[in-house]
Parts: sequence; structure tokens; C-alpha cells
Amino acid sequence: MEEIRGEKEDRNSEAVKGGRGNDGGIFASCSFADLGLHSSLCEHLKDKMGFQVPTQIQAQAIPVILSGRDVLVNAATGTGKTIVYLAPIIHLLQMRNPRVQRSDGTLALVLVPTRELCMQVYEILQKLLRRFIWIVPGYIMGGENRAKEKARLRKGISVLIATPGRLLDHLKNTSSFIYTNIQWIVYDEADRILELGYGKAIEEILDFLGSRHGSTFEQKNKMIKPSKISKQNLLLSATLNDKVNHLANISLQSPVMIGLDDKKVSLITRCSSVKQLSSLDSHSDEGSEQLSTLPSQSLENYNLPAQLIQRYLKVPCGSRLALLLSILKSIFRKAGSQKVWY
Ligand SMILES: Nc1ncnc2c1ncn2[C@@H]1O[C@H](COP(=O)(O)OP(=O)(O)OP(=O)(O)O)[C@@H](O)[C@H]1O
Repeated sequence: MEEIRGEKEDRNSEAVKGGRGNDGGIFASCSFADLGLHSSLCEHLKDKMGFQVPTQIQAQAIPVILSGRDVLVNAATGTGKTIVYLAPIIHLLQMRNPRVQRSDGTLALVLVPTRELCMQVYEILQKLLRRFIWIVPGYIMGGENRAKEKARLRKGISVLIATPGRLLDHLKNTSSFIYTNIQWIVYDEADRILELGYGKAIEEILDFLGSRHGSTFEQKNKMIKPSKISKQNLLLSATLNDKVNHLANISLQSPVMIGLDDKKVSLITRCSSVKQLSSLDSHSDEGSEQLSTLPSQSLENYNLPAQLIQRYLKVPCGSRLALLLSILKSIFRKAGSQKVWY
């Protein structure tokens, strides 16, 4: 695990230091304080963690998250996504009056795909919380001792990092786990969470937490009383695909999209404007009949050209290339002078 973490840390530092970014630079020309973060947190980021200025993605996302909106962040790995969500959550938690107490249970939940990322996020969280010692960090993840995790959950963990399977286990079996006060749900590396086959677990977690939009779970499961606290949901993903889009649709409400170029906005628009037949669980493709909509500020002014005709076909993975070639061939045969642009 150490080795993997070390590798990742090197790769990340290189990306941040290397100054990669859409406009040629990864750092923003403002300070953390300009983003609205508490002065003590800004000092800590600068003096103790060595972060002089925010990265571009941090500068774009942090003010939006502080405003309380749901957010979908699309950014490559190593662009500083962990601070994107941890800094505003800590800012908002430390402002609470009366102060956060362990007896409040979990207030912020961060879902991650792997043990390695779980530990990596936990370490950053621990560092960030050094000045706010009344906010308790913690983690639960597959492969760890359940009894010890239960004891930690009983005492109260304010900001909890979790892998989906183990979280679901505790939601079902740990009665002393107070999750009804959760106010933030973060999906870090959502694409990897879904790639690793946690789609079904995530849907169950959303139902447990009463966070799935349009859920009928409450009626079906009268025993579970989800909290009425309104939640802020933050989804971060390096790649966008139908499954990530489906998760965004069932978990985010009127999200602000950050880090999406026009091409990706159009992908989201396209995915959202067709009847969404895929569910998060790859085995249940025939599942949801819910019409997907992903309203967003950035999409409001986006119109598809009137002459554009969109059709889609469900094709087994292995036949995709052959089918694409045969469609292209038939288009060229019908209209010899026409060109197809991608
Ligand atoms: N504002 C900043 N200034 C300097 N370094 C930063 C800043 N923000 C984050 N970093 C560093 O950049 C590296 C990448 O950050 P982080 O792990 O949050 O990125 P990420 O986008 O979440 O990457 P991944 O998706 O691989 O987890 C880390 O080593 C982190 O300490």
C-alpha cells in the first residue's frame, strides 16, 4: 500500500508542480482567502501544507461549494481535487455554533473507490483538521477490523472517509452509527467507484441516506427513517460516461458543472436528453425508466443545432468498431460527396 501511495503522491506532485492546465497553468491568480475560506484554514494551507495559492480547479469550485450548491467536478487526477471538497467542508463545519460534537455523529461523508485513496484522503484530512481539533476525522474500509470500526463510529466521527461496501455494511449492521445528520456526501473518483462495480452499493447507500432523488425507498422500507436535513452532494470524476451521468442524475440537484469543456457539456447534454436506460449496476441495463435531466447553469444557454439528428443503438462492446465502420460505409455509399466530422 505504501508503495502505491508513494507512486501516486509523486505523480500528483509532478502534475501540480508541472503547471499543466487548460490555459497552460494549473494555479489560479488568487489566494485561498479570496475564495472565502476562513483565515485560520488559509494560514494552515499555506504555512503547514505549503500550498501558496489554489489550483485552477480549487479556485473555480471552492466558492461554489461554499455557496451550498451541488457540484460536478470534472478534472484530471493530480489537479488538487481533495482540497476542492475538504477545504469548504471544514470551513463550514468550523463555523458551526454550537460547535460540532462527537455525539452529532457523522456530518460529512466522503466515498472513495479504494483503500489507498481512503488512506490518502484521511491523511490530508487529518492535516487540515489540526487547527480544528473538535472536528473528528475517521475512516472505514474493506479489509479492516469491523469491531474496531464499530467502536470508533459509536464514539462519533464528524468527517468520515469510506469505501462503499464497508459503509453499506455499517449502515445495515451498526446501530450506534449516527448517519442521520449527514449534510455532505462526496463521491471522489466517481468513475473509479463505478468501474469497480460499486454501482449497486452506491444506490443502496443513497436509499439508506434518503438522498436518491425521486426515491420510493421510504415507502418500501418503513423501518428506515432518513434524515430531513438537506444535503449538499459533490461528485468528482476524471472521466464522464453514462454511469457517472446516471449517478449524477440520481444524486445531484441542479448541479453546477466545473471543469467541463464544451465537448463534455455536450456529452452530458446528450446523455441527459435521451431516456436513460443504463443503471449504475452493469447487470441491470434494463432498469431505470426515469427520464434523465441534469439542469445546470452552464447548460441553460446550450442548444443543439436544429438540423442535428441524434440516434443511438445499444451494441455489445466487442461489436462497436465493426458496427461503426459499417454505418460509416453505408453513409458514404449513400452520399458520396458528404463528409463526416468528429
Ligand atoms: N493549491 C495547491 N498547491 C500546491 N500543491 C497542491 C495544491 N493542492 C493540492 N496540492 C498537491 O497536489 C497533489 C495532488 O492533489 P490531490 O491528491 O488532491 O489531487 P487529485 O486531483 O485528488 O488527484 P487524484 O485524483 O490522483 O487523487 C497532492 O500532492 C497535493 O498535496
